[in-house]
Amino acid sequence: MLRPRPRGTIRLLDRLSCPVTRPQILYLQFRQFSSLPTRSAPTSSSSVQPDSDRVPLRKQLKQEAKALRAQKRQRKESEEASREIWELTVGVEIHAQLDTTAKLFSRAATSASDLPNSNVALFDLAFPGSQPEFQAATLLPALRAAIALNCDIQPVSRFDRKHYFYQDQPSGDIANPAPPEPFARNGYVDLYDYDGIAREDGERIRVDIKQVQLEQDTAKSQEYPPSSQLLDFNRVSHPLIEVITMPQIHTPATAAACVRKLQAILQACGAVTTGMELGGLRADVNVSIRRRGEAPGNNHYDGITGLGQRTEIKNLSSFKAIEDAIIAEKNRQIAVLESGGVVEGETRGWTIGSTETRRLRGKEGAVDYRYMPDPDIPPLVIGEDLISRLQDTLPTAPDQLVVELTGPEYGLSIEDAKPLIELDDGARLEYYQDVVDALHSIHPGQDDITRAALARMAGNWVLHELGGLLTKADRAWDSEIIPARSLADLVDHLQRKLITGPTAKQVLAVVFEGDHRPIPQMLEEDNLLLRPLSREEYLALAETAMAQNPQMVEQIRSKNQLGKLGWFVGQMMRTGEKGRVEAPKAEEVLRELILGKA
Ligand SMILES: Nc1ncnc2c1ncn2[C@@H]1O[C@H](COP(=O)(O)OP(=O)(O)OP(=O)(O)O)[C@@H](O)[C@H]1O
Ligand SMILES: [Mg+2]
Ligand SMILES: [Mg+2]
Repeated sequence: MLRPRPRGTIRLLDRLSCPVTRPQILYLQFRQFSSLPTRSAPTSSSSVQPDSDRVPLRKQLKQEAKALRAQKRQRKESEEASREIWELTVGVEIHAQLDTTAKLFSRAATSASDLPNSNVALFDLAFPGSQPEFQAATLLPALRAAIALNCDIQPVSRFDRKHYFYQDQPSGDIANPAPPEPFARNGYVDLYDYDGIAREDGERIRVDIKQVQLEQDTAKSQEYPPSSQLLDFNRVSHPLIEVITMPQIHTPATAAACVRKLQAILQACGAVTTGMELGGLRADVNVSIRRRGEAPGNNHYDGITGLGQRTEIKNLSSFKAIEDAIIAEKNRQIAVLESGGVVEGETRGWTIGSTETRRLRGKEGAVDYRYMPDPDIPPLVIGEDLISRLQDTLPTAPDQLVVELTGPEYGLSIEDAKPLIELDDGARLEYYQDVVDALHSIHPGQDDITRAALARMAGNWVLHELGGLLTKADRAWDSEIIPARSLADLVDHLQRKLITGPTAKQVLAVVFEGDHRPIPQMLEEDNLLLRPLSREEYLALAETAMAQNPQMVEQIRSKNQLGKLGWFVGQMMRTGEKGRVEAPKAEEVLRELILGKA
């Protein structure tokens, strides 16, 4: 049984030992945009904003198929990469919005509101005298993420204040942690063939995760010509996690696969709200190159030495953008080095559809931020019992889902299993599980082979037949459109050959349009059930089959070779009206005609 992801927030707050002794923060309900002067300054790395690069849900299925097809191309790319003079190295950082209704440091809610500046506390605006008040509830999705990413959870960690003041982050930037005290570190993510990695030997690639840290999001800003900016502070202090991988990725396709996998894991464990398509997750990629077979580069990162100089491309919002930006940046660095130049450490940007990255600014060193332990937030103490409780209740991880869905119980192909897991934020998988459960409840005690056959058929109908109707109607996923029980009834009738495939499709379309009669009733009322063949029809079919191979009829008669009856049964099923010939009845009639007994 696949364990569903949790709905809502698990309430374990009493188990958190993070004393909150701060004075209560007052809410501010000012409903106007505040207008502040514009300054051309860096956008925060943690800013997660929707943009035009969003992919409509209905396109996801197509994209999944495309991604799997791209595997072949990627393998070729990997073979080529290993022959190249220049070796590429990539490390990624992702920022993801946590699935929680609490802000990180104030009591305002995070719920999306159309009304600008309606979820804002005094601290979110850094009002003099207001203080941060850590909301322990935000820790739960963050911990789920860290556990799902195989991290060690630190029993004690601290929040550090980064000195960075900008209008979209009035209280500066507080994060857990600045080194050396992250709440989670030393994790890893495994990438398999089916994740779309580029590796010739088909082995998995393990990318280590340096750490997971908690951060706060920034305000939404919007240009207000000619010289102003509008700010909506609802998003300030919305909790984010930053996941930092080690520089262990060596092809653009693997980098995209890594972010895709991180997103799948974070969504599956219920840590984040939405994926890249809806702006809930962004990636920064760090890119360097070094010449193969020559003295290693001078750069190092967390114990990995000999690296080339990295540049960082910020705020990528699609898997394609990740791949394209890395390719462009790699080519740029090669051109710089081959013309005798030096790659500079800098932050660069990427625009969808462009072929070049562009310089945004030089890289600020860590020292610039003047990190210091935040004096207003006590150390975070995470109890063992909380970690083990979260470990025990973590939903099934995507890799485990792949193993189960492609295993004997469900028998799905990897091409079907992958999109079922990833589509619609897990809702499609939950629905599929409901359909399978309903199928099993219709006929309890079925043998394993029938159960797997039903599960496989259900996969096809949930993904392709229902998916096709959604695409055609341009509708987003909704588990209510076709009740799971109705789809189960359809699949069951089809499997028992009580209706034909075309009839099943026709009925699905009718239910999709809103006819909610129970399926058995609809099939009866609309006269769609296959009428069982009469004895005369069976006899006629048997005689036709026997006339095709009189020698075999003779062999069965004279040598009692009953095994050969199967051939005639097959013939009858092929020539009989679609799906109406039942094998046991066909054999009964054949025995009667050939051997003179039933
Ligand atoms: N030489 C290199 N080549 C490629 N990637 C590198 C290299 N050195 C470090 N990286 C990657 O760069 C990233 C550094 O992230 P980290 O958050 O530690 O620092 P940062 O980018 O300076 O901080 P931030 O962007 O969050 O302000 C990691 O993913 C790491 O793997
Ligand atoms: Mg970082
Ligand atoms: Mg960075």
